[in-house]
Amino acid sequence: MEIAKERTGSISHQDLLQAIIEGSKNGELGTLTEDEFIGDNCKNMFLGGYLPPALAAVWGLMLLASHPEWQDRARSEVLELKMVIQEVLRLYPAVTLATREAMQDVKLGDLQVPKGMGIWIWLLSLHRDPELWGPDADTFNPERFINGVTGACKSSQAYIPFGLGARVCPGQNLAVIELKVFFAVILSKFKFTISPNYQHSPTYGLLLEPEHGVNLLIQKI
Ligand code: HEM
Repeated sequence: MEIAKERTGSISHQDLLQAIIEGSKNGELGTLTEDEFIGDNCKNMFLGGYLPPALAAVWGLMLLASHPEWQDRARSEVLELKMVIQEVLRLYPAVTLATREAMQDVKLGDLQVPKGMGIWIWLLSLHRDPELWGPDADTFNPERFINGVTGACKSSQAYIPFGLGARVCPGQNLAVIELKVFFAVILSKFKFTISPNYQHSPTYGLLLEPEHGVNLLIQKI
């Protein structure tokens, strides 16, 4: 908050904090004070920016450790890391839900949704639906993304690890860069397999986490 206060009235910064400060002056604050608005948005950015990328990294290690053939291909750069990350986030979307509220009565397909109703978009069921992804929907196959999302899935709207629309994740490009660097460094230095002690037990609330952690056996290359 101190940094935000120092900046008030300043026009010299063009960054996220400045956008939040300006939003506090121009936006609809509801019941919040300007300070609460700035504080809440900074906390949101901190938590959103820390846990989901960390979980994506952990699930990615689990999948590559369980599939040495894909691990070797990713290491030898035959396989693009972008595809690995897309497939990790398809099978284990770190954030399980996108939520919306109907601002007016609306018809979605056969469903009549009344104004005020909360809508939970469950990413896991979209990302693993065999009708959209084919019979191998539950299989780790990064190469399904070789022709992008439209080549992998019947509907590009069904692949939304970062949400969609006006509230889409603002950190998605940063997250993909972070994950590419993370996997490139790990793959260049280590080989890893899944430990016999690993218990597969994905558990979810808003986030999809490995209940007992992910145990790996790591060997220096
Ligand atoms: C693998 C990493 C990440 C995943 C899977 C992820 C996923 C998501 C999802 C699904 C949403 C909800 C979008 C919607 O409702 O349409 C979201 C929102 C958000 N994310 Fe991320 N995220 C990731 C990384 C990050 C990073 C690195 C940051 C910040 C540096 C960040 C900040 C946020 C914020 C602030 C929101 C709320 C946006 C709003 O309500 O307008 N996320 N994220």
